[in-house]
Parts: sequence; C-alpha cells; structure tokens
Amino acid sequence: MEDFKHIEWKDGVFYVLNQIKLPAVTEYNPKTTIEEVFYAIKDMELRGAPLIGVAAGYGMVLGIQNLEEMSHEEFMEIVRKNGEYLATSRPTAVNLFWAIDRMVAKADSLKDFQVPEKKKLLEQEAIAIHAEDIEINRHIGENFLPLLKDGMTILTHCNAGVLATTKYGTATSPIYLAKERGWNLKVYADETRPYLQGARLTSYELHTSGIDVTLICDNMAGVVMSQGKIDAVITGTDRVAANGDVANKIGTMSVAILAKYFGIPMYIAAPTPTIDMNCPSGKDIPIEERDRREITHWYGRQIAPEDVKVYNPAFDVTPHELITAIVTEKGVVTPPFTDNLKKLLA
Ligand SMILES: CSC[C@H]1O[C@H](OP(=O)(O)O)[C@H](O)[C@@H]1O
Repeated sequence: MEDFKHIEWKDGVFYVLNQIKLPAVTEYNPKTTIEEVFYAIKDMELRGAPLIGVAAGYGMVLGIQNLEEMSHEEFMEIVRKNGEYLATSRPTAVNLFWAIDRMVAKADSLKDFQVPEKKKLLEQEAIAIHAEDIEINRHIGENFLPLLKDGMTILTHCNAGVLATTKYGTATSPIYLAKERGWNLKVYADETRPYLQGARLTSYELHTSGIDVTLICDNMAGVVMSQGKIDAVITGTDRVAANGDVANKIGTMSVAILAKYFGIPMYIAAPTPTIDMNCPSGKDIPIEERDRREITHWYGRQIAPEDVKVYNPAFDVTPHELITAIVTEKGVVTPPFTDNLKKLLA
C-alpha cells in the first residue's frame, strides 16, 4: 500500500496534500491557523469523514498557539468558540464533531495546568486521534477478511481509502490487508460524480498500490452487477444513525438498491467514531448541499447552462434494510442494528 503522506503534523505545522488537484498535481499546503484548517475541510482540500476528524483535532491545536497565560475559564471560552467555528465547516461527517468534542473535553480536563502545558497536552491529544485512526482502520480490515475470500471482486463508491483517513482507509482496508496476505481481490470503483472521489482518488490510490482496479461511471454499477462481476459492495460512511441507516456519498443508496436487487451483500466500513447513537435515524442526519458549479462545470469548463436549476446534495442515506453488515474496528454488526449497535458500543 502506498503511503501518500497526505497529511503530516510537523513542528506545529499541519501539512495537507491538496486532494482537489489529485491525481494530476501533487501539492502540499502548510496550515498554521485554525482558519486555514476550516477552509481545507470546507473546500475539500482534504475530505473523508475520519480524515476530517483528524484535521479538526490539529485545527483545535492551531487555534490556541498564540494564546498567552490566562484563566482556565478564559481559555475554555476561546477553545469552545474555536470548536463552534470548525463545526460549521461541513455538516454531515459526525467525525468532525466527535473530534471537536474530544478536544474540548480534553482542554476542560486541564484546568490545573498553565497555558504552555495545555498547548502541549492538547497537541498530544490531536496526535493520539491521528494514531488511533490508523489502528481503527487496520482492525476494520481485519474484521472484514472473514467475510471475503481470495479472488472476490468488490465494488466501491466514492473514496473511503487512505486519502479519506490516515492509513489503510476503511472500505479499502480489507483490500490492502488482503494483498498483504497474497490474496487477489479485484475492485470496481465508481467515478462518483460530481467531485470524482472514485476516479481521482480511489482508482489513483488502488492503482498506485498495485491493486487490480477498474474505473466505471456511476451509471455502470447496475450493468456490472447484472453481468455477475461483483461479489460484494463495500463503502465507507460519514454517519451511522442509531437504527443502522447510513449517510454516505451521494449515489450510495442507489448502489445499495442495485445490490439488493442482484442479491449482492452491501457492507459498510464504519469506524466507531462515525456511529452517532444520538441520531435516531437517517432522517435526522444533516445532508450537505454543495455549490452548483460542482455540477455545471467540470474543472472550470462549463458543461451545463450557466443559470440552469441545480440540486447538489453531497450525501444520501441508505436505509438499514439494504445493509448486510456494518463492519467496525470493534466487530461486525448485523441486523437488528439498533440493538446490536448498542451492544457493540456498550
Ligand atoms: C472513510 S469514509 C469517507 C467518506 O467521506 C466521503 O465524503 P467526502 O469525500 O465528501 O468527504 C465519502 O462519503 C466517503 O465514503
């Protein structure tokens, strides 16, 4: 598996590989302020639920770098304001809020420390979130392998790979681990309009890593399933509701309906920080709507009437009835999801 070094925390600077320009251009941009991290998330210079959470951790560290000595109450007022600000960058991936809440709680636990020590301990917390994500993803891959076997072909949608996380990916973790074991898993990657995470990111990272990947347009998922080419579907998720409904990249629900029709298992790779038990069902998940130009233009080139009406939801919700299993680092969750998610997290 290629190590893309797509993020790096070094000497108090957060370096980000600009995913907007991949695969043609490899550009690393240093982020030294919370505002720069906010826009890196909002503009999708970095993206992917787990990676957004990790970036938010570093953003919260950058947001306190210039603070002088002050009371704990004053310190916490600034930390909470920073968290509220970062929380407005994107609405759907619950990992963002999970990471912010964790950093705020950590800060509040440091009331007996001076500001310089607070900065060091919060930096350690952000680095811990980063390191934990690597372990989480590896365990997700390990928990997937008993569900798969050598020679299988997987269809995936969007990018839930290394470039959406810190390492291994979530949906791609079993694919990378299988390769380490000498298995030969093949992958069909949906291009995933309009941001093209599948074409630009998934096919790029898998192809670069020597995985047998075939890129298809989103509207080809049905025909490859009808031709018996697909043994399983694996996607990531941005938020799992308490009843097992899953928000993920727009088009995932359509893929799940096709998989159901063709009798193909639909697996969701979900780190537990992506599970939101405070969200009763998919109806309660906020769905981000993005700029109209993502649809009317193709990398600056107009492909639709300038003033045509546009609807651009960046995510959809797959009803839990269409999901075979949700695979987490703590284990595999099967229906009834409400009860079994509670047991998993107990
Ligand atoms: C590891 S899950 C990543 C998840 O995030 C993606 O959304 P975006 O690229 O808009 O951040 C997509 O839904 C992936 O499944």
